[in-house]
Amino acid sequence: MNRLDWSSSRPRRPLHGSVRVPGDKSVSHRALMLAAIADGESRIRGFLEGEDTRATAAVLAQLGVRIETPSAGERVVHGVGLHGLRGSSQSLDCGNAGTGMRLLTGLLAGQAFDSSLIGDASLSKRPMRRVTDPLALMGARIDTRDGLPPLQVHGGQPLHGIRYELPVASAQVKSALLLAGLYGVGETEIIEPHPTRDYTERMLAAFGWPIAFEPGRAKLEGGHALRATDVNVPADFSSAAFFLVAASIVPGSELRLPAVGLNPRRTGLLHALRLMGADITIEHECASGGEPVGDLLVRHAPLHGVELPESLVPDMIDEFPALFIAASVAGGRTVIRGAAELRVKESDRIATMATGLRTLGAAIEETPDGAIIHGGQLGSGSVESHLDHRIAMSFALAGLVASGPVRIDDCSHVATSFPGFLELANGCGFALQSVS
Ligand SMILES: O=C(O)C1=C[C@@H](OP(=O)(O)O)[C@@H](O)[C@H](O)C1
Ligand SMILES: C=C(OP(=O)(O)O)C(=O)O
Repeated sequence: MNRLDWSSSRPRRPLHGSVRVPGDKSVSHRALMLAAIADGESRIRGFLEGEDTRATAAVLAQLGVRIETPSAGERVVHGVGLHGLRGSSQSLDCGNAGTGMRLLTGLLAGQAFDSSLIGDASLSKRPMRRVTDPLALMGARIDTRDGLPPLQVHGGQPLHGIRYELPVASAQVKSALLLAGLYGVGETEIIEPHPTRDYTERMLAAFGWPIAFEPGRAKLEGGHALRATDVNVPADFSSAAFFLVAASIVPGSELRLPAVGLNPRRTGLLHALRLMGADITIEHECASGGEPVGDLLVRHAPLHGVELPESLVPDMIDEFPALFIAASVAGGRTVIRGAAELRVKESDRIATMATGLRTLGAAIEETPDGAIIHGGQLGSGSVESHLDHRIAMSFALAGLVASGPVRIDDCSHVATSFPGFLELANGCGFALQSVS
């Protein structure tokens, strides 16, 4: 990837218009994986053309799955059936994607062949024992580099179901275990400390696999088959989140975000922003492909600090970098607790946001599991993205209200989850430029 810095400045006018954000990353990864091991042909519409999801498609192609691209945002997957994947002598490169690597590890643990999973510099620092330990309890054999990628998955291990209480709320770990459970003898039951996004459960049911689930709990048995099915991917709430914050903080703004996925396990930021005084309404809410979807209408409103309820944390886990920006320009103090997971994302998101915001003159105290942010005026400065897409896009928001331009180093990783962010942002009024 070529290095690409951004400079974000105050817009000349309020933000206005309709912003159609790309497809959901979590749903796109899962749709590819389930379609790959289903019997028959599945069509995925609204597929996220991001680096992360394309990496997953490339891995599945390497494992013998034919995937066609009839048009951008569309994939036709020729499923090979539950036992039809073929091993690859080459490493499987998951790029920057924690979701890709962790879910594929669960899927590959049940195969007859060995696999080696690798990732980029950021993914190579992310903890993998959270999946390899419980997978070992199911009978899998996986070697790590001291708990980090690369992962060597030894195939041909008979798996059996387990009852497992997750120590951390993680949809990735839950999903990895459910995917391994498809290949296990007997029942796999997962219990979560707090409910997390349930796309794997909903999609397994849509592909015809018997599964019982409710918030915080999922149970299935091995030995069934997946039937190909078409998947409509909703727009990604996590991508819409940047525009929810942007319009909230720029005076006079009004943005519409059509057909955004509103799975309740994803919309924590909506509640957090409303608690802070934001003006966000949902229109045309309906169900699409088994998921709630609606238009979000957001208008500028003065924000004030809050003590963020810890119960919202898992439902907005990827939205904290954007929330940090909202809090740093809100009136008063915002307290975030119970969000230690932020330290093991694409970067340590508590540290990278705190460091960047301090560079811009904000008063922010880091705590082990969150931060205390004192709202005020942001200034000009140069901040580091740490090759983390969400950090880069969040500091683009800071530039909207800072007293001078905010320069953000190396934003090429934005394409992992949000290709076209710069163009869409400028289309509704941002003043965001590529600089080198
Ligand atoms: O399952 C998923 O698709 C995801 C789960 C979350 O990670 P954790 O499971 O680590 O919380 C989230 O941060 C990630 O962006 C996507
Ligand atoms: C944490 C994220 O993704 P992943 O874990 O898939 O890398 C994210 O998109 O913010």
